[in-house]
Amino acid sequence: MRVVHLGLGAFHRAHQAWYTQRANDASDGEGWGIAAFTGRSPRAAEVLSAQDAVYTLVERGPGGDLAGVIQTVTSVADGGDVDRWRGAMADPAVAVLTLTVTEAGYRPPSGDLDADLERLRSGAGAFTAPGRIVDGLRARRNAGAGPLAVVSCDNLPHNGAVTSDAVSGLARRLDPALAAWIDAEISFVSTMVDRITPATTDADRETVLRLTGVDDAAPVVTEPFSEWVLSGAFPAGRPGWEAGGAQFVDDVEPFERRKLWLLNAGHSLLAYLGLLRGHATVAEAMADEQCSTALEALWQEARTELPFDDAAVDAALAALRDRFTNARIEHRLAQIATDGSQKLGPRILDPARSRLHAGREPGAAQAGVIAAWILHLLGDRSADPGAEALTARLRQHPDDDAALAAETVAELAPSGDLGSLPDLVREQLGALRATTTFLTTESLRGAH
Ligand SMILES: NC(=O)c1ccc[n+]([C@@H]2O[C@H](COP(=O)([O-])OP(=O)(O)OC[C@H]3O[C@@H](n4cnc5c(N)ncnc54)[C@H](O)[C@@H]3O)[C@@H](O)[C@H]2O)c1
Ligand SMILES: O=P(O)(O)OC[C@@H](O)[C@@H](O)[C@H](O)[C@H](O)CO
Repeated sequence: MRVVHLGLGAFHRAHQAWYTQRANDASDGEGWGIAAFTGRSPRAAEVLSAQDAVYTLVERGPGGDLAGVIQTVTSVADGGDVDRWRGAMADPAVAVLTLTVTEAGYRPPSGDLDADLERLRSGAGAFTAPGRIVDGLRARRNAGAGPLAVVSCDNLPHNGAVTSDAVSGLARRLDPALAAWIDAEISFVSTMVDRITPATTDADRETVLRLTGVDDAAPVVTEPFSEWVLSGAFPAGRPGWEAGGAQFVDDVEPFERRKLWLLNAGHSLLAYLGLLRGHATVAEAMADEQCSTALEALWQEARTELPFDDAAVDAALAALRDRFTNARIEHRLAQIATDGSQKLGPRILDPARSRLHAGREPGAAQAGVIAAWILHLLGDRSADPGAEALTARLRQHPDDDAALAAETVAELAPSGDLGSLPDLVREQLGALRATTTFLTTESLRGAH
């Protein structure tokens, strides 16, 4: 049996491919293979195909490295290779499609979706992730290949429903009969995924050569910790991912919230504040008292909103302190800082909203993350196509904190449902400028 994957990045290879290997190791059947496709650039497929898609996975703990070989990815290809993509999706032996296409991948610009609709109508291949999935599902329906589970593994709340909405919405515009078939045959599974996996560096390749003697052009380095919680149906079967510790639950939402509001929110705080304070990695930022104090405050603001008892939250936070201070994992703040416009809603605004619903105001540390993001956007290292228009507007009045705060919060939450957040963000901008010496308007562009 087979899995198809879209978005052949580091995380897929450290997480879903690793769970699939554990499942195969634990079963005496023929095992599962993954036909993996790149989301945008074909580069990862080119490098991996030169080594038959086999690669080294290094589990990097605070005390040492453990290298293993992952062999569950059985083929790699460019997602733009229309015939291979359709062929894989129309294969009746395929039971699962997994996705890691980043948060932004689920909400392509409307112009890109319109262009995909035209391409799909003419029979050409699509470019966006929803477009490619619709194209693949159409090929599957036409081949009579039967039902399939689509499993989003991106850091989005309700990622199953978000995927279903994006795919079904586009399919309805293309062909209502296809949309009806998707409703009847395709299951959209929601997941919480967790394993800190930085982009691979040249130093990682050298480490693998030293550890194993193998000159692997595409190893992946990850932390020992891993978690996967899934909810939904697998109408055509699935690998026994429980062998790697995956949990299958009725409701994944509490787990999503715990992870997004503690780990990912913490990462975003460390990224924006840490970069402004001249740090490059998560562990470096953790060693800076201003960052770690703000992080602890952020966690206190979020923990009251989580449906877990104190002991469970304490255990999750203790693990996070260890994971974030593992200096052997060089997780670049610049990587985490990308696409803040897509990430801050689920990570910071949702827990702030939850506080408001419970009769509390948003927290100062939550506001501090937005303030640090604003200063990040005013600098010159932001990589966030979704924030380009906002950034251009903010740069027209870089010293007017009230306007910066109001415009940014309005952009992130157009419904204006965030109570005193704009005022808190303005206060936090003032505090950041006062406490972080090089945060002058002139220095922002060159400081980080
Ligand atoms: N790296 C981690 O620690 C980690 C942990 C948990 C979850 N995730 C999830 O996995 C995602 C990918 O992380 P990664 O480390 O593999 O990143 P990566 O940069 O190594 O790979 C990203 C993949 O997504 C594709 N992609 C990027 N933008 C796209 C778009 N707009 N449309 C379609 N495809 C697109 C790329 O082509 C590539 O295949 C994250 O955005 C996150 O949602 C990552
Ligand atoms: O991968 P992103 O871009 O959604 O977010 C960056 C990090 O916060 C994230 O990758 C975490 O490392 C990950 O979610 C840990 O499981």
